[in-house]
Amino acid sequence: MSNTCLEFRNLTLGYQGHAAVHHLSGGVQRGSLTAVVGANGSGKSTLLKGIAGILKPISGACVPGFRRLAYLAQQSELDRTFPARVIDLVSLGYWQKRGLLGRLTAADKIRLSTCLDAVGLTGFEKRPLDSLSGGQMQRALFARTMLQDADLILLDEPFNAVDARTIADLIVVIKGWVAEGRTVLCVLHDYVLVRDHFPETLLIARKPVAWGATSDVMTSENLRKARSFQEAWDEEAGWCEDDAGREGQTCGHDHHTHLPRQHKIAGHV
Ligand SMILES: Nc1ncnc2c1ncn2[C@@H]1O[C@H](COP(=O)(O)OP(=O)(O)OP(=O)(O)O)[C@@H](O)[C@H]1O
Repeated sequence: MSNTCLEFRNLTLGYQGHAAVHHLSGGVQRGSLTAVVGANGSGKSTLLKGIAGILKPISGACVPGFRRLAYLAQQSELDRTFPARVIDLVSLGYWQKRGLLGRLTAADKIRLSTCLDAVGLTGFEKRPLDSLSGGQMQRALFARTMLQDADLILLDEPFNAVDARTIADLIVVIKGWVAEGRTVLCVLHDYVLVRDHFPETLLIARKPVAWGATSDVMTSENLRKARSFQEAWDEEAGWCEDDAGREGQTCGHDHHTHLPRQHKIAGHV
């Protein structure tokens, strides 16, 4: 079995033909823990949606080397008014295994209780979702993710509006996943958390700026470069200077950018 869980081959993703992440190449190692960082609008969520298959590539490819994927979207994308209880939400983690109306086995119920316990939600089974705090909701979503038994887990800003204690508890859960050999990609804005807990980092500003060991990526020089790429972004531009400079022609999709020449990402496939 290859050691690569996911490979990007000159991947460009976007909306209505307009690139939001472009020219990403590289591999994500199986069992790695990677933070995806960048400014607002730099393409982090777009990348996760591309990996999850919600967005099809404009060009290039995202080659899966995983068996099962779990994707935890930003909380802002979730509808909590739906009349459901914690146990209903968490049980959805069995959906791929049991189907929507499939009965849970005794073993499934024990595993479900174990997962609720692991996120500190024992006793919350019958609570309606709209009565949960932001942190409790995120704990329930982590329990659902645990039940999905995915080998690739995508987390989009899982610590937004979550207090320090909940963050600490959920970091333990994430590290447990990695210790089990699962691969985790996590979008984050808190650079202290990234430096303290995430061995690998992908820094993007609509295109990759740096990718590798967190200590090598989160340098002031790379962060400055990411800021300047993001500030130089021109929504009105209709083509990609990188490609014109490199090959004397554009690459066939609208990048909506005027950016400095593309930074080479070393050390990745
Ligand atoms: N559904 C959509 N249709 C059109 N454009 C979109 C859509 N979703 C995102 N975009 C645009 O794509 C670009 C990247 O957005 P994305 O949400 O990936 O950024 P982000 O890095 O996750 O930002 P944030 O940190 O604010 O969550 C932005 O310019 C955004 O406006």
